[in-house]
Amino acid sequence: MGFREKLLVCATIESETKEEMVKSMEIAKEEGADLVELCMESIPNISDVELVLKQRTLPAIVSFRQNSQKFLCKGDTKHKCLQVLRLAVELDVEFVEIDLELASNMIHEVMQKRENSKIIVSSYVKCGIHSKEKLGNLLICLQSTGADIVKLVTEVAYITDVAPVFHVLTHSQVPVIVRAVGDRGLISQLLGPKYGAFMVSGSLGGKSIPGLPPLLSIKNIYKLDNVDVDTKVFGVVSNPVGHSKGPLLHNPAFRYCGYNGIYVPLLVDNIKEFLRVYSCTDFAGFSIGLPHKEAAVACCDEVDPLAKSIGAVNTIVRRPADGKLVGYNTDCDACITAIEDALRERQVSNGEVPNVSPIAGRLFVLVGAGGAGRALAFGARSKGARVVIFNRNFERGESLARAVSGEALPINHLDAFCPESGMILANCSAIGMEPDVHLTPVSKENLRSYDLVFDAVYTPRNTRLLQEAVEIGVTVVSGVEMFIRQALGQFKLFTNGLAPEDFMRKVVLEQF
Ligand SMILES: O=C1C[C@@](O)(C(=O)O)C[C@@H](O)[C@@H]1O
Repeated sequence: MGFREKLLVCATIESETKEEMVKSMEIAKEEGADLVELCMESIPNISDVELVLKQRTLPAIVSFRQNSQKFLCKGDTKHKCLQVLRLAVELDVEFVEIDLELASNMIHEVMQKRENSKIIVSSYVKCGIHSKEKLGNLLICLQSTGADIVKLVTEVAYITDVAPVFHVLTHSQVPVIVRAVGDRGLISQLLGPKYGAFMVSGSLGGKSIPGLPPLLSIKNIYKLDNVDVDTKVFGVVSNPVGHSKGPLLHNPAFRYCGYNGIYVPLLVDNIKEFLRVYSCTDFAGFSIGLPHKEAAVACCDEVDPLAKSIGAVNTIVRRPADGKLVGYNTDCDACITAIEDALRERQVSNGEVPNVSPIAGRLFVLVGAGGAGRALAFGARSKGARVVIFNRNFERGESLARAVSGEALPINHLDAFCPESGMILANCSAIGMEPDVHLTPVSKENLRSYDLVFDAVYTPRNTRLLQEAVEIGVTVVSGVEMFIRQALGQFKLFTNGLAPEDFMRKVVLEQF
């Protein structure tokens, strides 16, 4: 059911002192919140609660949660909860939230006494398997209290546990607020508006609360007010996923093209299970990140021949005609063309005539044999390079080397490896990625035997490896260039051909 005219964006405020809470309200206002949820369980005394409520500058939900870690004694909790809720009603606060388990006996009293306050009756569901029937029954129980609004807060162990929450959201007869707690629950807020949520919650500025998107990204990146029932869902399936810049790039690109889509981070533990649960046509396409690129191959109904030979899929599209999942690999083309373009540019500036592929015949030194490494190995081989692979797990490196008629060598031989000049170095391992930015796979001096250095790591943008290569005059290709190109390839597949390249490049330069 739809209860929304304009989506309400609520800033959840969990502060320990009244001063902090008042300050947070100011920040919430600056960041564009429509209202604030003031979680009062951590404010020590009732006079402070009163002060905060009187000083509020935005409409507020007053809540008091029993599951907070901070409680010592259940008796005290209940007493204080009742005091806070009574006070909120007396002060005519816009929304007063009553926890069904903690204060069910208060609901009647509060309903009687309230003047303008809207009453939210909420329930907190601990981790476990929540079927849609179980959550549905709980919703009916919450509705039967006569609440103006009901609220379900569920702990989730896996992203697939959020699916029944969407079901409840779609089928509720009264306005419902949902929140799946924890990192894996983030999509309950980001996709809530698609399923009819009239309100979503976010966290403030620097304060991250697991499962809540920052307010600023709700407003500026996802623009959730534009999300509706027809919005197609895309996302990056990865673990970890927080580092991905995909949402920063794909969401503005959808808007630029007038395409009704949203692109969200999907923290997935088991890709097969994820695709089984989110199998409706509205989940239209995915970028596949670490560590799922190889497992993704077996999850697709069809796999493009290049991705099949690489053994890694980084893009899945649900074919609109028949709903089948089709897998592709846009990493390979992205990095090989980026390397070729950089080498050609270098040759042109050296006055040389560009040949078919400037990679042909060269020794291509690859670090890492994961999904991205495999893409590069096959790509380089197909362009006529000789591939040498260094991987921490030697057997894995060896098996990739066999597949591309190359050679695998122990990782501790990498630094001093220098059989010839004019080589290409490609780092496809996580060496140098945040937070280990001080690491590099090959020392500065030994980079001199390379004509080009490529680093798939894009956080940070300028890795130590790239910095040192530039310092000694070696041509570099950054992970950002590969990121743009693979994302462009994905965007074309997601949208059946749209490719706003200049715009996407501009976004990357501005935002990264
Ligand atoms: O390697 C990457 C990066 C990525 O995982 C991301 O973090 O956005 C998305 C993948 O599709 C791509 O192949």
